[in-house]
Amino acid sequence: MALDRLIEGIAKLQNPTVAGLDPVLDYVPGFIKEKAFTQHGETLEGAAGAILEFNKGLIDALCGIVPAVKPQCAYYEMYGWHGVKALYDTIAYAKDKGLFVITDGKRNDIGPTMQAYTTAHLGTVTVGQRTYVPFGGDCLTVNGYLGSDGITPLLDTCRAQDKGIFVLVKTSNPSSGELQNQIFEGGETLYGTVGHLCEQWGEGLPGKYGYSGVGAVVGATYPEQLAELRRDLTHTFFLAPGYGAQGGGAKDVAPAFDSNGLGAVVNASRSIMTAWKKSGAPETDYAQAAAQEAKRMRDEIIQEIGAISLPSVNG
Ligand SMILES: O=C(O)c1cc(=O)[nH]c(=O)n1[C@@H]1O[C@H](COP(=O)(O)O)[C@@H](O)[C@H]1O
Repeated sequence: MALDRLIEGIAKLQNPTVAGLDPVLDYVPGFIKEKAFTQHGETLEGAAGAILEFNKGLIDALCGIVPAVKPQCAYYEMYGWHGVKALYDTIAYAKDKGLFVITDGKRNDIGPTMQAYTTAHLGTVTVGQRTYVPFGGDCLTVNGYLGSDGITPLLDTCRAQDKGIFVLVKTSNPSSGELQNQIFEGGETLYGTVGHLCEQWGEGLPGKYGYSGVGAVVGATYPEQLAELRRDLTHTFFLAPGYGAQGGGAKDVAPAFDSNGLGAVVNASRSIMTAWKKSGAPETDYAQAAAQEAKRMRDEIIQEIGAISLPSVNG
């Protein structure tokens, strides 16, 4: 099961974090942009070439430190089809380096349309006699707020292709409570209800370490909800974005973890990608600066939660 592979990577590297790959040209060092613009002009192709080169440098520097990367589709789509190709190439490069890839698409639709998103990001597509892997990520972020019709089409593909999903439950943004904290008659919150649905959806995708292939997104900016949901959702692994640039810290995310130091993977994007700007490092050292920041984040979280161990597995 896909999340077992993520969990094993986390335990091997003793690092429960994922580096977000959300590149905009402003984060890319000048020497990379100059090279890409010389080759392709100041065009969408030039921009996509620059972000791909930037990502490859980051991946090379991060691959022994973090177990996973999370490219957010929007940052690639904004550079048109060249950008979408850069997303494909980024996923392929990261997988080649042994990284687990969470494609952050926050996709949602119903029935056959959701099936099409699933095929695109987690499945295979057949054209004539040949079968292709359109994007090839290991997991996809999805929005469950259309209900089960938007999620069940994913589950067969996850089972067949060894993939997983992270469902938005309690998002990291300041206004997430406007809807997600609403309380139903009977006292349950909307985010709690979606969390319990994750437990149900995950029943058909059990993992060997106790966590299913249906994870939940719970923001690093909401420690109380992380604690509450960790208590309630014993089989649901969390993706916790919002560390760093959005203000979440190691103490905030600590409640997301179980007694083995498992249960969550914490995402940071801008704080890693732009570390070279903040540290004042020469731009040619951007990847080393990102690696330094990733190590700092790892050490800060490990100090809070202790060493990570895999529970023993029968059979
Ligand atoms: O699904 C996500 O990854 C996500 C959910 C959420 O609640 N909050 C959130 O910030 N994210 C994503 O996590 C990343 C956070 O980036 P930074 O704020 O730069 O670390 C972005 O890719 C967001 O789209």
